[in-house]
Amino acid sequence: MHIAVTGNIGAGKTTLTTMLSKHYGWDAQFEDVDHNPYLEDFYSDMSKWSFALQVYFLGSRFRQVKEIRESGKNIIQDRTIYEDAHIFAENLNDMNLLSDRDFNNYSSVFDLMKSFVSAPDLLIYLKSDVPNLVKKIYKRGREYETSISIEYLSKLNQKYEKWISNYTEGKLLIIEVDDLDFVEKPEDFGFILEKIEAELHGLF
Ligand SMILES: Nc1ncnc2c1ncn2[C@@H]1O[C@H](COP(=O)(O)OP(=O)(O)O)[C@@H](O)[C@H]1O
Ligand SMILES: Nc1ncnc2c1ncn2[C@H]1C[C@H](O)[C@@H](COP(=O)(O)O)O1
Repeated sequence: MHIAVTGNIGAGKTTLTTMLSKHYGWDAQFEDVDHNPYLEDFYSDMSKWSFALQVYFLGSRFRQVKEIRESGKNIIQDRTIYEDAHIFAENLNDMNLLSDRDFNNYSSVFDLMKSFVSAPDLLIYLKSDVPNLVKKIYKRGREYETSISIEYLSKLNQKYEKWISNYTEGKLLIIEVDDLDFVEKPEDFGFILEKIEAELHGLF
């Protein structure tokens, strides 16, 4: 079984993925952030590094999808390959930080890869508004993310809303996380577990 957690930067994906993996004993796959060779440079000059970063994330995410397919295990994944293309790359192109030529080149590789990718059995979307995303990014304290603008986060949120409202590839669970503190409040984590179990009924 393949579960994926989706949502904007700071929504709580890594935190929830870790908690669910521990709770259910699922293997977890995390994003390549700490050893990512481009991320820090990207935030200091988005236009210069956007193409290299997108190619890197695409390759890294495709490797994960291949592993999920071949492992036969229950795996929970922190962010999907769809977000790289439909949220981040598209948004960078909209903001003229990724040229049309590079975006078209990227998209043709993504379209090819997509034919080898199966949608997760369950996609959990963590919906959060921009002020709460900012608070959580600040709380996490990655130095290079201090340059992330409100405009960038708002545009990503708009892309997420559009993508999620058209998502038909598999089961989808939307969780509004702004009034939940699943880190400190066991009852909030319990609320999320109930929702997941209702969706997974029959798949467990
Ligand atoms: N529901 C929540 N309540 C309180 N703090 C949270 C919640 N979700 C995430 N956090 C905190 O916000 C920060 C960012 O969360 P993280 O899981 O890294 O987000 P993401 O992986 O979506 O970027 C972390 O410091 C985390 O502890
Ligand atoms: N495809 C991507 N393009 C640009 N930036 C990306 C992409 N995927 C992830 N990121 C960034 C956003 C954050 O700074 C880090 C980690 O993501 P997070 O949502 O905090 O888990 O990578």
